[in-house]
Amino acid sequence: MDIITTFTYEDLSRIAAKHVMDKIRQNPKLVIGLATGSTPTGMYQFLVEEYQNNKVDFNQITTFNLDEYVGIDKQNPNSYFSFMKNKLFKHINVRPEQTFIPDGTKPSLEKECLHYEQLLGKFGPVDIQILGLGENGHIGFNEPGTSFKSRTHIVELTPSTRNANARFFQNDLDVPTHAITMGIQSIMEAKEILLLVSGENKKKALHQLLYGEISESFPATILQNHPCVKIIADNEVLHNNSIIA
Ligand SMILES: N[C@@H]1[C@@H](O)[C@H](O)[C@@H](COP(=O)(O)O)O[C@@H]1O
Repeated sequence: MDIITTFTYEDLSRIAAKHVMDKIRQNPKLVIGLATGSTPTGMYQFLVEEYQNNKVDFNQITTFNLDEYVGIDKQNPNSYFSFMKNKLFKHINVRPEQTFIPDGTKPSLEKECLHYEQLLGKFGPVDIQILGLGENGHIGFNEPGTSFKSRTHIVELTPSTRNANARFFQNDLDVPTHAITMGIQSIMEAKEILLLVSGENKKKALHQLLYGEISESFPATILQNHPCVKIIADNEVLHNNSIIA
């Protein structure tokens, strides 16, 4: 694994955005796996700024989002559809028909999972997958205990994940109980993983990811087996300890 540490979240975001833009310049038809959550928002902001300065062209890229809540429609401000639209898509020239996000409102969620895998098969493989890290080691919404062989599937969110995401909702009871997520196997098929880790609360999880035994009880440990992982972590995660020898 290639690990870059930065002093600030801003630096983390800038370096991540630059890495993604370099990849797009090398391959304008890049297939990018996108993540939601707070961590990648700074990177999205830099990408938008660079687009506005005519430094990058998103017209030929394809994107796949990792996950979406069940029962939250696209118009809901808390949907990951709205998140992506507001943070990135509406500001850049990506073609809407080339942006894929699972739909958690479909009458048959099982069919939607299969359909998403078919899309990944058709337009994939993902060239670069952006990932955040859950405090309990989840990636996407693959909670502890998820099979490493899993593909896009429906998950019940753990209380800790629901708590962590409650800050985005007006009322704790509004936090969805289920989500659709790309599976661990689907994520591992990306050619490259770019994992962004920010904040004191992710310290333990990053340590476990790097040094823990590879186990389904901490999904992110599977990344130790991926041939091409780049981690960008800010100082808050790394200071005062010896994660990086
Ligand atoms: N489904 C998302 C994940 O994709 C994300 O990586 C994680 C961490 O989020 P944050 O970056 O806000 O800490 O939260 C959510 O559960």
